[in-house]
Amino acid sequence: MAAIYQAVCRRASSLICRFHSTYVQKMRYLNDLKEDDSLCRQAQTSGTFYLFHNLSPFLQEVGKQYLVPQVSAAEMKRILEKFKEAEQWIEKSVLIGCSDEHVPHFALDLGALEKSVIEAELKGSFTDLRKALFVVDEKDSPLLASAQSLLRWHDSHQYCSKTGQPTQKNVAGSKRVCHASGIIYYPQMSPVVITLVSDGSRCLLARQPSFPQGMYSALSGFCDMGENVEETVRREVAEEVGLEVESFQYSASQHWPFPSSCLMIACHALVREQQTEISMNSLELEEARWFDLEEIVEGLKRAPGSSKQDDGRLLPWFPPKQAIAHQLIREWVKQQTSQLA
Ligand SMILES: NC(=O)c1ccc[n+]([C@@H]2O[C@H](COP(=O)([O-])OP(=O)(O)OC[C@H]3O[C@@H](n4cnc5c(N)ncnc54)[C@H](O)[C@@H]3O)[C@@H](O)[C@H]2O)c1
Ligand SMILES: [Mg+2]
Repeated sequence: MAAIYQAVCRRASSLICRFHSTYVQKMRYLNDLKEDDSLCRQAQTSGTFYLFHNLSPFLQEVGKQYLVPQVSAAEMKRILEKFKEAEQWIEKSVLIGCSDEHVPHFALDLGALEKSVIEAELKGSFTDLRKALFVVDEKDSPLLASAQSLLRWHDSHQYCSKTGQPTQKNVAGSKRVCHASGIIYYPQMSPVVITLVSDGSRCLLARQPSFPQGMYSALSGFCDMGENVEETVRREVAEEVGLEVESFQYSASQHWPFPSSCLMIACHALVREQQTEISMNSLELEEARWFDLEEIVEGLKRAPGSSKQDDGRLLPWFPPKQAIAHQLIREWVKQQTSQLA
């Protein structure tokens, strides 16, 4: 009876969908897959799979390009048959999206299986995400980042933090349930504010000790419990460089997978021209200073770690375009140059 009801509902929703855009239909389909375990299990048999090994995505190097292959369900089955308990592996996959034609995409971490066997079968290699994000096509980076974050979340939420009992994932991997307590766990992201501070004609960039040599970025900080974005911007700027934000403007946001899933909320902030003396918090930063427009424009032209100064130190360079810090810096340059024009 339940199956007939579900079939009728699906038919009704597909009729309604004829009047919706491709995007709306896709989102409705993905939501159905998250809510309906049997529909999602069926989708796994016709979907495509992005593979990971201990959270490193599988890439293929073709000429100078790095491709992110989608492995078909049939190919997946063939590879898994080389190992024991093939069926159980597919169960571990998580839904990460679908094509316009509703071919579902899954991510699957094969961390416990022999890496070299899979690499040889599929002619590629599992590559650290910190490298992978910056060498693949721009459209693939967000997908790899969110897939890895979801896999990481499942890996670290195997047990209920209240009862200590194992949690079970739903088929799509959009939640985990502790059947002992009834608690449902949903994948989490930590909100982080990233702020490009300006005094009107200069912008402030800083270095954390962990940054690669020569790289400077905008100020960043995790939101504290209960804070809104504006409060985090004001607190982080005060904490890290001792300045008071006078006004701020939201720019854009980005999911960032390091160290684990963050929602980066990017803002421009203005401090008073008369109050620009930096008092750096040396527990968090190793350097913070003002950059003028010319220095920023020159820095944007440099490849990471490419040019040395006379004293042997690297000339400043900025995060690559995949990082939202880059976008903030470019926006600031645009705004400054339009003011000068
Ligand atoms: N995509 C980008 O352009 C970009 C640029 C800069 C920073 N980031 C990311 O922003 C994140 C936060 O920046 P930050 O390091 O300056 O933050 P931060 O200034 O808040 O300092 C980090 C410290 O905050 C504490 N903390 C508080 N809540 C935390 C949480 N939920 N998770 C982990 N630590 C927490 C820890 O003690 C940690 O050492 C970094 O992980 C970094 O990868 C991204
Ligand atoms: Mg910080």
